Amino acid sequence: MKEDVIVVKDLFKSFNGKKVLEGININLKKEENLCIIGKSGSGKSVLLRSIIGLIEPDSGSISVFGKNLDDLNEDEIISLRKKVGYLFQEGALYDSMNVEENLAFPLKRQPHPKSHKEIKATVQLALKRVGLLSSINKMPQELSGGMKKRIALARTLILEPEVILYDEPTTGLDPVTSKEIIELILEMRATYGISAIIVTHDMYCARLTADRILLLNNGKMDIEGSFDELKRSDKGWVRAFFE
Ligand SMILES: Nc1ncnc2c1ncn2[C@@H]1O[C@H](COP(=O)(O)OP(=O)(O)OP(=O)(O)O)[C@@H](O)[C@H]1O
Repeated sequence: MKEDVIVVKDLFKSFNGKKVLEGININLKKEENLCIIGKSGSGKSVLLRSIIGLIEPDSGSISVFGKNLDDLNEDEIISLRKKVGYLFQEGALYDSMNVEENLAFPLKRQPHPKSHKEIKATVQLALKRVGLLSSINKMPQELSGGMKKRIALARTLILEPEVILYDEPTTGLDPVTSKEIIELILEMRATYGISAIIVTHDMYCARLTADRILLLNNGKMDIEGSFDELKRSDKGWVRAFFE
């Protein structure tokens, strides 16, 4: 049995009395691709943001690589974040920086930054990994949606994460570009052994990437299975996600 990379236990979170997460449990194993699906507004982003310590839950616990987030100080959270990459839904590139500067930014912010030359080489390698070295001098406005996602993925990879949390990686992309992103997600595991939580509405993405799917519904995740198992569920509302 592979080791646990992320363990979430009985997580609760409300905003102004509105309950969003009501007792969430997750075990992400090493090299596992876990998909979370759920309706809009069901709390998927809140869950991902809680896992990287951007949102403080009301109760429950989150451990990453065996360390409980509650026990960590600010510096420890920062070094843990290096191991846990987050691919934001909107890509979140800095508009005023070109691609190279966007990718160099997280490297320069590290406590012991690499030399200018090393940073340049690392940026080039990350861009090669996502097939976009030729875009190194482009500004974000010059990139298509799919290219932005790939550049954002390169920026996530640059810190050599062991886990990547993908928030809607294929939303808003055409089928061909979606397929490219899906292939990159699969390659991240095959080549670098990266584990992943993939939040998605895209059942094509879930079918191709997920080892296991968790369904977030009414703040809980009681439904779990492979794509085929959930597609054949005896519960009509579960099957509805797959139709
Ligand atoms: N910082 C916040 N303050 C107040 N309410 C919030 C905050 N963040 C999220 N919420 C609320 O929590 C609920 C869940 O939001 P979340 O963004 O996690 O949904 P989601 O499942 O990711 O949706 P989508 O699929 O549309 O991205 C929403 O009702 C949202 O308004």
